[in-house]
Amino acid sequence: MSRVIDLDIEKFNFDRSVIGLGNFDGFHIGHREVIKKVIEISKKENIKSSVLVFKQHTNEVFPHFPRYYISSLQDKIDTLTKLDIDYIFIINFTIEFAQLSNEEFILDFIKDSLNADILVCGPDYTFGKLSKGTVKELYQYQAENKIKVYIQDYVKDGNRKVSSTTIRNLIQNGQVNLIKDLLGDNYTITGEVIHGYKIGSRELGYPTANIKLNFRYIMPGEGVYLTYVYYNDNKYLSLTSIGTNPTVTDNLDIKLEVYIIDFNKEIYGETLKIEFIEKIRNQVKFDTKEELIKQMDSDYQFAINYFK
Ligand SMILES: Cc1cc2nc3c(=O)[nH]c(=O)nc-3n(C[C@H](O)[C@H](O)[C@H](O)COP(=O)(O)O)c2cc1C
Ligand SMILES: Nc1ncnc2c1ncn2[C@@H]1O[C@H](COP(=O)(O)OP(=O)(O)O)[C@@H](O)[C@H]1O
Repeated sequence: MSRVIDLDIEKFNFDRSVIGLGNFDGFHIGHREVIKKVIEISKKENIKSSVLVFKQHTNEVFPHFPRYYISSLQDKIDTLTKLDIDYIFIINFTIEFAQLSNEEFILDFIKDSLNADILVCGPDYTFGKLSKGTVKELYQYQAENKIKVYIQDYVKDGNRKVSSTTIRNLIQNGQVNLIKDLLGDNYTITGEVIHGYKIGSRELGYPTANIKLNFRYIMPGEGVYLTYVYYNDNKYLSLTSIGTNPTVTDNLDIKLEVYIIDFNKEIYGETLKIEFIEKIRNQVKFDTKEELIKQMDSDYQFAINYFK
């Protein structure tokens, strides 16, 4: 059973563990290999398995950080819990934390405070002040018998390494159907149902739950998507529209709305998970609402025939 330990609140004498290190945005199949190795070593050495997860992506302390991400802290915790990691350490990645020297981070914090002296990470892992610490320094500490380190090689897709950046680009391009092979799962986001303009139920015959994301998720590119919605432990087929809804409004804000198939319930304020399966088409500015309705009817037909 996994235990989430918030290091900003609790500290105690942890059992010895082998620890996975990285930002793990998305927990793609490369990251999963790191975690598999952590579990393998923990079993072999008969010690705990652990992963350190910063509450914020480490890029957030730098001015050029990418502002949008594939997975939230909660998503990462959920994945690690499913993988049955013993200790899920979480901590704020503060400016002070980013100032720690290489030795302070690896030897004082990871090894001494967390009691983790076997480290698993990818070849491009960096740490310490200005992210200057690299695998080379880790091997140096190993040569000095201070830690043990296992560098998990990249997982390749063709001749390119699987990376969070590739996945981010696919999401932004709407190519969500290509993501599962790299991510291990379809791209899934979470948000709360808020009020929209009520045009959906009153004028189009398609009520749509307007979603306010609960995290800075990367927004899939504009378009209409086949999706699943998870609500109250149930899974529903659904259609998700992302865009400005140019047929019905001049407001240029990007909206994310979901029409849930075979569903009829007021769910304002509820939390939904939306899993992206495939983009069906681009959003279109129709001349009339009737044309939009006709198109939505055929989107609906497409959705219900998809798995037949
Ligand atoms: C399956 C689906 C397809 C949609 N396609 C378009 C589209 O091509 N063009 C457009 O302007 N709006 C499109 N919309 C968005 C509707 O305009 C939007 O759901 C409607 O304005 C309801 O907004 P409301 O929830 O604020 O009432 C689509 C919505 C759904 C659910
Ligand atoms: N099948 C459904 N799909 C999505 N929302 C539904 C559905 N059935 C009922 N609802 C409810 O209706 C609301 C959407 O109706 P709509 O007229 O589009 O209002 P709004 O503009 O506030 O989103 C949703 O927030 C939800 O509470």
